[in-house]
Amino acid sequence: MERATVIVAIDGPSGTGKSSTSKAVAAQLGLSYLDTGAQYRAITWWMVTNGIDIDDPSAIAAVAGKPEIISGTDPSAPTITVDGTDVAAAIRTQDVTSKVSAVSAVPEVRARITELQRSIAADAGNGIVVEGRDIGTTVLPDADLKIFLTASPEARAARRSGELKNADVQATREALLKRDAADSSRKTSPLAKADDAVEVDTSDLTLQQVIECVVTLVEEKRAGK
Ligand SMILES: Nc1ncnc2c1ncn2[C@@H]1O[C@H](COP(=O)(O)OP(=O)(O)OP(=O)(O)O)[C@@H](O)[C@H]1O
Ligand SMILES: Nc1ccn([C@@H]2O[C@H](COP(=O)(O)O)[C@@H](O)[C@H]2O)c(=O)n1
Repeated sequence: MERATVIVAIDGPSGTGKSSTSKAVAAQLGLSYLDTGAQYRAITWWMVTNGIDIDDPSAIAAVAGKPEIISGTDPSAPTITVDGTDVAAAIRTQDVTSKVSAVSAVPEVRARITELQRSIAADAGNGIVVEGRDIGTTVLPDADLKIFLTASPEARAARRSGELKNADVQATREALLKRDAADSSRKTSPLAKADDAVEVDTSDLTLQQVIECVVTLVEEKRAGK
């Protein structure tokens, strides 16, 4: 018998295709979609905007509960606000990208955001695709399906450089690897593959092929295979 709801966790390093794949899979299957990286970017944006010292974990911890972060989970139009301000564009700046790993490593930040993520997943009627770094390991360890996307640093840098006009591929590659190293080495809930996750190397796959692969895995799960 087909399951009514399905919870899908998609994790992996930067630039492996988590957001593009998750959005498309959720849209195709009528599921909600949650970009957890956007939530960590949003709290980082708030810290920067409010003059909090990013190099001081105790200063970050002291105010981690202050900003109200709201994520819209429609995969065709995901939204993110902080205290009522639309920050969808502001959280994608180089400044936020270079600071987000330091903020997301603070345990009080992770506790706050993890609680928010769990409550969004619990409220998603038809089911949800949640993408990030620690969804399968920590946020939703009982997810019905866990996927871990990977890709070579070269493929990821080429993809990102294509997005950012005039970006130097080598510099983009170094920045991706630096962020992955910080995210993988933090003490609390690091970037990691869950033991029961299906690993998909996307280096030589088109985005469409990755989407089809994940849709098939979800449908098999739903059918109880
Ligand atoms: N299989 C693929 N082949 C080619 N390009 C891809 C593929 N998957 C994703 N892309 C492109 O690579 C870029 C990065 O993808 P995306 O933002 O989905 O990755 P991500 O894992 O969510 O990254 P981050 O964790 O840094 O947010 C986008 O421009 C996307 O269109
Ligand atoms: N579950 C997660 C998701 C993200 N992070 C942190 O946010 C950064 C930005 O993520 P993007 O997916 O938008 O690139 C990421 O580098 C991590 O520091 C996280 O810790 N846990």
